Amino acid sequence: MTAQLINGKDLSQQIRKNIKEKASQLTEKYRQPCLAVILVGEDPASQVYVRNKVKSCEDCGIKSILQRLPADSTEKEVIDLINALNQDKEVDGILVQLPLPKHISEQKIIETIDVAKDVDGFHLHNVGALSCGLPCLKPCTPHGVIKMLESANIDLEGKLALVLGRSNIVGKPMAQLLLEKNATVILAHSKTRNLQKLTLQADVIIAAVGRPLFLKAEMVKPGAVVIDVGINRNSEGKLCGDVDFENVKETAGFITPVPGGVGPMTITMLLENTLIAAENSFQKKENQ
Ligand SMILES: NC(=O)C1=CN([C@@H]2O[C@H](COP(=O)(O)OP(=O)(O)OC[C@H]3O[C@@H](n4cnc5c(N)ncnc54)[C@H](OP(=O)(O)O)[C@@H]3O)[C@@H](O)[C@H]2O)C=CC1
Ligand SMILES: Nc1nc(=O)c2c([nH]1)NC[C@@H]1CN(c3ccc(C(=O)N[C@@H](CCC(=O)O)C(=O)O)cc3)C=[N+]21
Repeated sequence: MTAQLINGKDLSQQIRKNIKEKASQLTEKYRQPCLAVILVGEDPASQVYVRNKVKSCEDCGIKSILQRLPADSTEKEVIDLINALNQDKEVDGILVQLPLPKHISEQKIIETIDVAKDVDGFHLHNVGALSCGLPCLKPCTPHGVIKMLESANIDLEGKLALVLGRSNIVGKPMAQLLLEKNATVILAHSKTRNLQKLTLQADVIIAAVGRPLFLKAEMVKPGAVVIDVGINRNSEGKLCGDVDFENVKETAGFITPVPGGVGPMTITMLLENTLIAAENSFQKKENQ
């Protein structure tokens, strides 16, 4: 193996120490910061993620409220619950676990969340603020990736960064954050032609496609930084990313594992956003 491993689990643990400290200070001075998580339906993967989020809150001294709704809930029932949480002065962050059942509009649900409590950073207002370089709650996964690059002292200025995948929750905001760091960004997707020609030029590749073994060693420039956002199950049911880790690690300069890479950092950034939302609300109250 030539690549240096960027360990998201270790970095998360370091950052969570500070989060725990901060949460305890806020609890002493004001009240315990609180995250509300809404889970609609019984999707097994979503249940695992949500349990993980609730447990991470507990470990860091952040209060969590888990609201479960049946899969056949109406859109209005979800909206009514969000409105109640928006009004609740003891709730700082609201996360609606995605995907939602098909009969519920994800966009409509996200726009119902109070911008100040949108700890996923998915609300149109936060998306717009991010693209204008204004202060906002940053989307957790791309923000976690930036923290991982910083932890490995990777300077992005002037580098060619290629993002594979253009979803609203990962690819697009990832491109935005890389641009903010003065990287030159290529945002590739399923209609991109000659993908290998592009990936071979990239100094940094962020894979967020949702396909096991998608990024192969022959697509990676020797020494490049490879960040694997993918969370998939392979044919044996084992958790894996989008990168052919075993072969790419021989070519890349840096690489992130799955599990133990971007996943834990996503949750850490969610905890951080909950503290930011709580602090903003305490500050607002003091200024009234
Ligand atoms: N680690 C973490 O914390 C998180 C991990 N994930 C994981 O990241 C992965 C991506 O998630 P998400 O962004 O939500 O996924 P989406 O399915 O929303 O988007 C996938 C993107 O990949 C592109 N794509 C698909 N096939 C190809 C191809 N053959 N060549 C090039 N591009 C392709 C699609 O292109 P097009 O737009 O043209 O269809 C699309 O833009 C998943 O594995 C998901 O589980 C997601 C969130 C958080
Ligand atoms: N509103 C919303 N916000 C999200 O942030 C969101 C979402 N919906 N829906 C689903 C995706 C996916 N996602 C993950 C977060 C952490 C891990 C994670 O911690 N993974 C561990 C392994 C966990 C396991 O063992 O399954 C790891 O990679 O090491 C994975 C996936 C957040 N998402």
